[in-house]
Amino acid sequence: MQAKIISTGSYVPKKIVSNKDLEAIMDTSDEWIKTRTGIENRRISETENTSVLCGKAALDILGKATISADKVDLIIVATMSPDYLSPSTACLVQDYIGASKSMAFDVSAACSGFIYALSVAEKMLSSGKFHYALVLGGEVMSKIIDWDDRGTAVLFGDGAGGVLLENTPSQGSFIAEDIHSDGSRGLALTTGALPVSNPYSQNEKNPADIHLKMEGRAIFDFAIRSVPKSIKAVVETAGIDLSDVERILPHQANSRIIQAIAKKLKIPFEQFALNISDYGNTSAASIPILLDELVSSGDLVLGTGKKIILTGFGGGLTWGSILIRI
Ligand SMILES: O=C(O)C1CCN(c2ccc(-c3cc(CO)ccc3Cl)cn2)CC1
Repeated sequence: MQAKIISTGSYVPKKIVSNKDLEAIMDTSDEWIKTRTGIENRRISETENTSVLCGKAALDILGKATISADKVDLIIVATMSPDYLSPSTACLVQDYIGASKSMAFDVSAACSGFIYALSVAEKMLSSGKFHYALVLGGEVMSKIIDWDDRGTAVLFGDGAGGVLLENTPSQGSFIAEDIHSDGSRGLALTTGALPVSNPYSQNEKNPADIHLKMEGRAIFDFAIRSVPKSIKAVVETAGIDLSDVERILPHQANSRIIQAIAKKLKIPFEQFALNISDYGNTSAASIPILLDELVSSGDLVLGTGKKIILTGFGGGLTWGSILIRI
């Protein structure tokens, strides 16, 4: 029995905020944002929290697969912007879609979250104990960014996407993976700081702080150093060449990073899929939104067996690639 991707889906909030809109509320420019990041617009949630974005993406996925929610027995949500610390966003999604027979939990791996969640789901399905798994990446980054910090506020957007995996006797989707973390550099990108605080603690000086903080240059350089190695690792494990890979779907953090990765790998930039201009950096949601966009447009067709690489990188630090046949 092997896990196979049988459906994709996504959902983004309807409000579009352009770079020009941001010029009106902070000291930035369309020119700077576009040239330094590739971002032109982002979606911003006005009322829908992460569980609702994920729930609507899940309904999109299930609708396309014509599978009812009560058939789903595993829900994993990758997010760094949950509705609550508890209950998990996955449990809220279970309630939202009525997946009464499912177990549900969240994965916290920042912008590599969808990669981590896919890897975990595949292992759980191959145990034979689960048949249908919803694997979602969803974020409302707009609630955790510091809107007074133009260095980060212009980078992020909100959205959700995911896939439905089925445990099948036929050939599965998963060919190879290369997944890492380095906790020693974890403080280079933080959000939701919850320091010790109680009548007996000595922590008055550092209160809880929801805001995302990032050592941008350090993360940027880490990505350019680590991602090419991870992509190379999965093709080597599979015994194929990069030229055998139809498309590479990287986390949509920054278009200049993707250009640098293509250059390091000596492959055409066009082999990489890119939609950061429309959504900004949606963290764990970026890869599944991109995958669904490519499938929905017919650019990628499920069931063709074509090889693609999904690759995430970000807070943790975490990074990882999965080579799949779709
Ligand atoms: O001055 C410039 O050009 C700035 C330099 C800093 N930039 C950055 C830096 C880091 C990220 C980033 C963020 C995450 C978190 O999801 C994950 C992975 C990455 Cl590589 C995105 N942009 C923007 C342009």
